[in-house]
Amino acid sequence: MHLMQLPREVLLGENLKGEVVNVARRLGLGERALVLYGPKTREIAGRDIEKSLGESFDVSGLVIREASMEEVERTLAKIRDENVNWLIAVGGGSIIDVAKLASFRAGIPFISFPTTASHDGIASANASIRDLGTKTSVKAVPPIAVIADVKVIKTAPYRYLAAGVGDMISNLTAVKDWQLAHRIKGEYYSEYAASLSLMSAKMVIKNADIIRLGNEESVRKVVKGLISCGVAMSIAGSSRPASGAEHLFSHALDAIAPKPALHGEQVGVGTIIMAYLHGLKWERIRETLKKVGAPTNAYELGIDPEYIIEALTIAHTIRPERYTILGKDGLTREAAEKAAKITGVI
Ligand SMILES: NC(=O)C1=CN([C@@H]2O[C@H](COP(=O)(O)OP(=O)(O)OC[C@H]3O[C@@H](n4cnc5c(N)ncnc54)[C@H](OP(=O)(O)O)[C@@H]3O)[C@@H](O)[C@H]2O)C=CC1
Ligand SMILES: O=C(CO)COP(=O)(O)O
Ligand SMILES: [Zn+2]
Repeated sequence: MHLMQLPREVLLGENLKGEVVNVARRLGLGERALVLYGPKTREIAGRDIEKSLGESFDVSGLVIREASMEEVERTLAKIRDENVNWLIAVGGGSIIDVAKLASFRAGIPFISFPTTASHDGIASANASIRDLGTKTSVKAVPPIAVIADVKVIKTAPYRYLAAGVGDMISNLTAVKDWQLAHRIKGEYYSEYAASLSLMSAKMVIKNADIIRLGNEESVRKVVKGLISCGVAMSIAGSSRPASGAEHLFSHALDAIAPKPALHGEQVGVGTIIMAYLHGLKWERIRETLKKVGAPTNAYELGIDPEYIIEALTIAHTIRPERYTILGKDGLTREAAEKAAKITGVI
């Protein structure tokens, strides 16, 4: 059996902090709510939401510092201690992922209230969580509702929007890797999920000039594309349509680089290299990233070229069960260096 779970409500608009109460009532969520936020997103929107919810619900808040299993456990303990009925995640990808997994483990619903358009985990059913040093992709639940407040998302520095473009353009190589795994390993492949995922990638290539403006229309376009990616992942039942070798490269960088860049920035650069390895038109990908002002090389990522090469050579070991263009043995150091040099990444 293939179970597809999707959000029941998606709100995209302005000034939606006060709408959380109405959504929760409409969906019949229980009396005890827990708001998860980061130190910054608490100030950006979390505190306001907590206050407005407080008028109708029994609410408490919890500051989450990273997407790790420890933070999931800490959230689960609070859910148990306070008999929490539902969660709301106010933040970037890390906060949403912690809510996603805690909600799944506790068997309670969660609302996704993104404060950035930097990643496609806003509406997806899988969580990327650091466990024992590396990022693992864990099956969880999608949010019961997504409330995307364009005004809040626009408070984030432009860099985050450009990162969202990187996370969407990565679908081009992710789908290629998925097709490869389907042909070589007989892995399940969903043409529908793949097409939906590619649609977001093509949308950013076509709309790079509009996105570059960083206005409300740009935010709306990017958010819609990111939500579609999440739906594609839910249809597939895994992150396959949106995560291939370029993501393994980014997860490797997160594990070894002293100061990693944003997820979407790293996967964008990874996409250039993996597109080259796939024999795709990698120049077009680089051009789109340049157009939207996203990093296209090690220098712009703020990461030493040595870590780029190392990440490329170890990427295939991150999730050996996820077959990609890197194959079972991965890239040799020479091949990694050559690919990174040809594509101008180092
Ligand atoms: N499950 C899935 O399908 C997916 C998961 N991911 C995961 O998402 C994570 C990346 O998410 P990303 O959003 O890039 O990074 P983070 O969630 O790690 O957030 C990065 C920083 O941005 C801050 N921030 C958030 N909103 C704003 C704002 N409006 N203005 C200013 N600063 C803000 C955060 O503040 P604060 O310190 O308050 O938190 C944090 O310090 C990775 O862990 C990645 O693996 C990515 C794609 C898909
Ligand atoms: O980031 C993702 C899709 O963009 C999903 O991440 P994983 O590589 O952790 O499955
Ligand atoms: Zn991603």
